[in-house]
Amino acid sequence: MTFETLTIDGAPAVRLQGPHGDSVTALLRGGQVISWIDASGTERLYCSPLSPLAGPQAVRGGVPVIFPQFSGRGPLMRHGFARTRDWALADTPAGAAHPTLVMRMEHSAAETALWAHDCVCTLAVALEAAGLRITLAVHNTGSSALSFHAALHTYLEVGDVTQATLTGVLPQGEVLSLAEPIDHLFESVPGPFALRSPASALDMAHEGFTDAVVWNPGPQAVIADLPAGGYARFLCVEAASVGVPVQLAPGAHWQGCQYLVTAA
Ligand SMILES: O=P(O)(O)OC[C@H]1O[C@@H](O)[C@H](O)[C@@H](O)[C@@H]1O
Repeated sequence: MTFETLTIDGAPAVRLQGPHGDSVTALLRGGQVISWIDASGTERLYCSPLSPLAGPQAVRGGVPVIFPQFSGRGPLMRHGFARTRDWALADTPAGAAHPTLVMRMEHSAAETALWAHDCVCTLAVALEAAGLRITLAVHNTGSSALSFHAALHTYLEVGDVTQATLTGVLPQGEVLSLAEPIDHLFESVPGPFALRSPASALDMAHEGFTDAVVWNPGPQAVIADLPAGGYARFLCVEAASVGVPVQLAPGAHWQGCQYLVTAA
C-alpha cells in the first residue's frame, strides 16, 4: 500500500494505492473521490474533463458528498455545503483491515445562520479486496439536535448509459432500463443493486443510508461542465438518506456507507 499527496490541475489531492494494482484518488476540496481504478486497471468512476478540479464550483464527477441538504430541499446552496468545503486529511483508524484514507470536515454554528449547528463529518474510503467502500460519518458535536440529508452522489462510468440496466431499485426484481433520462428518489430501498453496462458490471450495497437516487440528465439537458455526449458516459447511483432526514441528538453519531463491488 502506498499513500501520496499530490496536486491535480491546481487542486490538492490524495492518492491511495492498494495491494492489487487498485487505487483511489480524492480531492481535499469536498472530500471528493474523483477516481477509483480497480484491480484490473479499469477506471470505475466518471469525472467530467470540463469540470475544474480547483473549483470554485462543485466538481462534476467521482463521488460528491451531499450534506446537509439534498438538492434544493432546504434553504442552503444546492446539495449543501460539504462538496465545496475544504476537508482535511485525518489519521486512519489503528487496526484498519484495509488500506483506507480518511478525510474530515468540521462545521461550526457560526459559519452560517442557515444551518447553525456544530458537527464533524468524516469520510473513510477503503480499498477492499473486492471493491471500494466509502463511509460517511457525522458526529453531532453541538448542543442542539441535527436534522440532515446525506448522500454519496456516485458517478459510475457506464460507457453508454442508454444500454445500461439497474436491478434492485424497483420492486420484485424488475430491471430498470436507463434508455431514457432519469432523476428519481427511490425511498426505502435496502439494496443490493446490480448495474450492468457496456463499460462495466458493478454490484452495490449500502448500509445506514435508506434511499437510492438514480440520475442521468440525458442528451437534451444543457450542463455547462459536461462535454457533448458526456451524459452517456455515466449513471449516478446515490446512496442517500433524503426521504426521511436523519435526526441526530447532541453527542450522537450516524454513519452510512456505499460499497461498490466489481462483478464479472
Ligand atoms: O448539478 P448538481 O447540483 O450537481 O446536481 C446534479 C443532480 O443531482 C441529483 O442528485 C439530483 O437528483 C438532480 O436533480 C440533479 O440535477
